[in-house]
Amino acid sequence: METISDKMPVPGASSARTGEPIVRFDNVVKRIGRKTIIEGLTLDVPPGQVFGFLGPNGSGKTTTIRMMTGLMAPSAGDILIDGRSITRNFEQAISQVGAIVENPEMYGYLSGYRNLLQYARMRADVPKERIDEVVRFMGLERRIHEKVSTYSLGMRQRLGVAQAILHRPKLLILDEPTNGLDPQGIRELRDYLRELTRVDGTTVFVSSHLLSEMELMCDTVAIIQAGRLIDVHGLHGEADADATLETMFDVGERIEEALSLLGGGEIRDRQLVVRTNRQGIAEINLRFVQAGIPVYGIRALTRTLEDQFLEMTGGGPIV
Ligand SMILES: Nc1ncnc2c1ncn2[C@@H]1O[C@H](COP(=O)(O)OP(=O)(O)OP(=O)(O)O)[C@@H](O)[C@H]1O
Repeated sequence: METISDKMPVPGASSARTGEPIVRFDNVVKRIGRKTIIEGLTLDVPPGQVFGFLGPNGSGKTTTIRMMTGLMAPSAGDILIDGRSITRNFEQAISQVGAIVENPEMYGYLSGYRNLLQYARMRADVPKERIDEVVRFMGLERRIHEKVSTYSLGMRQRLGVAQAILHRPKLLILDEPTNGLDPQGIRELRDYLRELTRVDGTTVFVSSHLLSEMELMCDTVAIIQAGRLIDVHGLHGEADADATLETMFDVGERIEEALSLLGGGEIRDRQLVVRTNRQGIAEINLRFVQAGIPVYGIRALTRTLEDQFLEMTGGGPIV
């Protein structure tokens, strides 16, 4: 599948400057027993973005993230993080990763600050000043010396992110981070993650089964279903200029003539339907006009992210 990584404008970090993907999935397969859970995942994640990994429950998101964080080995293929192979060069690859995979492990009887301190001690290269910096960055100053057991879920989640970014990873991986959060908590998390990409050039890889959330949170969304990549979708317009769309041309009575002029397309509801991209729409229109065929209307049938997601979830409700 073609990815859109090289079309994305990217700020910040070193791989952002070189335009190299921060994560490259190279034909990744995961089998457990006789079951194939991930089937040949090939995907580039551009640096400096919030990148969404969207799929219904059971589609393989957590399994993929477990492989990205070394909790599971791929059965075949490889994952490169900042150019380093997770299978051949694990230590170097993982040094660029911060992650919250299941619920963030925190000690409820300690303050948020003691939790961060405890974690920082396990990593030789985190100075105390960095703790203060992430606490400020994640908006936790006011309550950081209170026990974590008194925190809301949203605050715990932010403390989890603070912990995961202590060592300044280039890639932050979050598995369904908004689960259980109220709308305000979701919004705050979204804002902090956005800020993280902007200020530090960090790439945020975030999984979810909620389309509406992904649309608000992400620059790009990869859609996965039953272990297969279905599509990669840029959410800020410019990446879609090359997308092929079904386009309807209303040429009135001269529809047969228009069809033979193009030598392609089909007639549906007395309209000429052609699969083409943006540029193609302009060119076809020009050909009709030059041939003296009046064009009464043009309508591109955009297949939205929601259409695709509805298709893959069998038309079921999306939240
Ligand atoms: N250890 C395992 N043994 C057997 N099957 C597994 C194992 N782990 C996951 N699976 C199966 O692999 C599929 C993908 O699971 P995974 O947890 O990665 O999906 P997911 O997209 O994260 O879904 P959810 O949001 O429900 O966690 C599911 O069908 C699951 O039952």
